[in-house]
Amino acid sequence: MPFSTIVDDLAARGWSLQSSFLPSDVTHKLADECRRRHAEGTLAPASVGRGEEQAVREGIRGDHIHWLEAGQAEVCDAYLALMDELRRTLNRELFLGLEEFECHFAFYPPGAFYQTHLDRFRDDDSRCVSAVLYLNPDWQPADGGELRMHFADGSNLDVPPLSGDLLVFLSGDFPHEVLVTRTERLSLTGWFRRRPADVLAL
Ligand SMILES: O=C(O)CCC(=O)C(=O)O
Ligand SMILES: [Fe+2]
Repeated sequence: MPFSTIVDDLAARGWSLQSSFLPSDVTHKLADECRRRHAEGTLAPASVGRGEEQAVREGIRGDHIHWLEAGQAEVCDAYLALMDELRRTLNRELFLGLEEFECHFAFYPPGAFYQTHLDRFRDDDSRCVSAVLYLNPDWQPADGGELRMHFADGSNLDVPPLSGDLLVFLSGDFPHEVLVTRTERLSLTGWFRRRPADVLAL
């Protein structure tokens, strides 16, 4: 596993893109699981904000999501175990004090997008590192749906949502957006948190 490149990139510039982080048999199984949940009607429109301000706003984001929990599917459990290994590596090498990883499948139907945002809520800085795994084996440039990262110097980077690629970045440092997708766009989006969610709910 190329964890050492992720560690080095995060330390040097705050983000890392790993192409072919996972082999295609694994990403196919994850994509199948996402499509299965979509077909079952398990995916729900994603909301923005948290607590009383939480609301579904299709003008801001148009994806449908479903959270991963242990025991739902073998391939999901394997991904959660891998991300836990990454969490422990980041703590050991960069002293980040990450306590948990949460992630959800995201399904963007054609026409969907997610406007520029930071992965940190105004009143909650527990999300520390974002990790997005893409699940689109046949993606073509005409399909759109790239993730656009905005850097402090005004430059941008467009990341294609190509199957098996993993993008990791410091959640509070990079405004980013999902450009309009013209085909179905699947991903697995997650966050390493400093404090567990249930502590915040108290
Ligand atoms: O799917 C992506 O490329 C990023 C999604 C995202 O920014 C989010 O869910 O917060
Ligand atoms: Fe985001």
